Amino acid sequence: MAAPPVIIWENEVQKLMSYSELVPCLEDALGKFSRRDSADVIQPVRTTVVLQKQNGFMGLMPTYMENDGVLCTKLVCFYKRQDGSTLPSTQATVVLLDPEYGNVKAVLDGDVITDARTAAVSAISAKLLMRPKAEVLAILGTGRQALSHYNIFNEMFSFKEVRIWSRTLEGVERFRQSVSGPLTACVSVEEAIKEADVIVTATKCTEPVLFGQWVKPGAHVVAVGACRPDWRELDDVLMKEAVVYVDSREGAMTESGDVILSGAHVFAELGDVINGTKHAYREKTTVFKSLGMGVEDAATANLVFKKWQKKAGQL
Ligand SMILES: NC(=O)C1=CN([C@@H]2O[C@H](COP(=O)(O)OP(=O)(O)OC[C@H]3O[C@@H](n4cnc5c(N)ncnc54)[C@H](O)[C@@H]3O)[C@@H](O)[C@H]2O)C=CC1
Ligand SMILES: O=C(O)C1=NCCCC1
Repeated sequence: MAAPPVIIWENEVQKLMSYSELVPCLEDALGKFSRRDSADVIQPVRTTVVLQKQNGFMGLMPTYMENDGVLCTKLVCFYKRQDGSTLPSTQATVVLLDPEYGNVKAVLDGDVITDARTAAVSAISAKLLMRPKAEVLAILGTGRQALSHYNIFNEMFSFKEVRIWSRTLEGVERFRQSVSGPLTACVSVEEAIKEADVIVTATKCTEPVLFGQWVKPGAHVVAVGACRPDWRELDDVLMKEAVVYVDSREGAMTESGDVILSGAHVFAELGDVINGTKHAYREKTTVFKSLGMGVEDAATANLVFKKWQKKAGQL
């Protein structure tokens, strides 16, 4: 009889997580994913169930990394909330299993993992695709993803200016109070992204918020929101003029409204660039369309669980 699963919740996951360990761990996972070797990674495209009544979705994200002995699935619900709603817009739980026995070893809070791994993968895209002398970072949105992106981008890079834009003044104020570093609040998207070298879109919008005509040539855009086939954050001009990178080709062709509806060509996966099989066009305008992958959650949860085991004297 297998031991019952351990539960590792929000505060503990936060304590065990460090970006300096997470970034190389995710670079390794992205590279393995793009090699498409089933002994490295099996990760089907996310299965999504529509929650009609609640105006949301439940995503199931299973992954098996045979060579690493990691079997995992994330369950994530995400919603289109009304303005002013106090309910969470995303809720996730990560389950780690023993591939031999099939029992659940650990259940981890998935919100911290989702925030951290999404921002870390975005930072990897910037490391690979932004101009070497990038000075201005603009973040659109002031929610959870905006915050984790602010934190890791400031930890990994030295931007001279970080700008933030939100639809509401309250959003900007709340954001300002939750960070300690530099911040310029902007009243419009156009003002925020003018001459910006790196732009992160982390909004819940379903129509384009970022327009190619405003984007500085050579900028790197990290598009984190719009994870449904009929949702957009970026307009057709930007999608068609930029060199487009994604986390998963299959995922992008199934879930990304920005890719599907614009008809833009997907040049490469981030893992292809890591593996050296596709070029990083730093000098051109680039878009990294992030949708989130199970392998990112599996690698992150495994990292956290190993640290938990070490701390508990089990390793
Ligand atoms: N690519 C990935 O791996 C992941 C993507 N996401 C997606 O990232 C996006 C942001 O997620 P969170 O920060 O967790 O959400 P959140 O609810 O914490 O923040 C959402 C932000 O979007 C803004 N917003 C809402 N509607 C808008 C509109 N019509 N125009 C402009 N701004 C608007 C809100 O004011 C807020 O600042 C969501 O679309 C979410 O589904 C979330 C997790 C992982
Ligand atoms: O990868 C994830 O986790 C998510 N992706 C898109 C929407 C919410 C969660």
